[in-house]
Amino acid sequence: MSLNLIPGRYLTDIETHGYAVIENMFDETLTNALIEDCYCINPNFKSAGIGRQQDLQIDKSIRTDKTFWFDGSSQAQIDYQNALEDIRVNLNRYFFLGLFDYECHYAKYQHGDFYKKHYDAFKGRSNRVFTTVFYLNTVQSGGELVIYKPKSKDVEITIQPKAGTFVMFESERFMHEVLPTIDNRYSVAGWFRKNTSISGVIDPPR
Ligand SMILES: O=C(O)CCC(=O)C(=O)O
Ligand SMILES: [Fe+2]
Repeated sequence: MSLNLIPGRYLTDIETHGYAVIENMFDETLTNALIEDCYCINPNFKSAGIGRQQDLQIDKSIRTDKTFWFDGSSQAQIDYQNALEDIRVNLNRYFFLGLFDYECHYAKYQHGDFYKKHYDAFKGRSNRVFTTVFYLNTVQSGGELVIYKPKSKDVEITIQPKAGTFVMFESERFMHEVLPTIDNRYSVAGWFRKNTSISGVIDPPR
């Protein structure tokens, strides 16, 4: 799987701004295969939770999207994870970060769905270092991702989901939200993680 991007642009954007927005990140065939995969597993999308594992709670006042965690059950999922593995290696080479893992899920937002302002990670309480979002379809209106300036209520950037656009940002640094959706909106949300073993227990996936 070849990365269709200006060499290193996402790395320099991350270094300079803490985030990157790259259009047409991967081959169109991968984007198409991922959205086909979403249609196939449609009945298996579940209401998204907040928190992890035993702390997982479903709170529809915060988010109403539905998700499906990658389980390697399709070639599209495997190809996407391989592409993100290349990015993980590049991030480690460039930033000396020791990212050891990437976890991701499909997300489906239907008419009226939203995800209120939140951080994906809190200092010392999470091992998520970078958030990624890859958009699988283009929406005409609604469902924008709004990223706020660090420690501020001002908007840094508003992103209209477009098939093939890849967004990446520092998970602890940027509060963000998904505005109420009008058109159906499909994406892959994922996180590069570092290993933060708590009380000697290696942090489990998800
Ligand atoms: O879909 C997006 O644009 C962002 C989703 C998000 O913030 C999340 O899943 O944590
Ligand atoms: Fe998020």
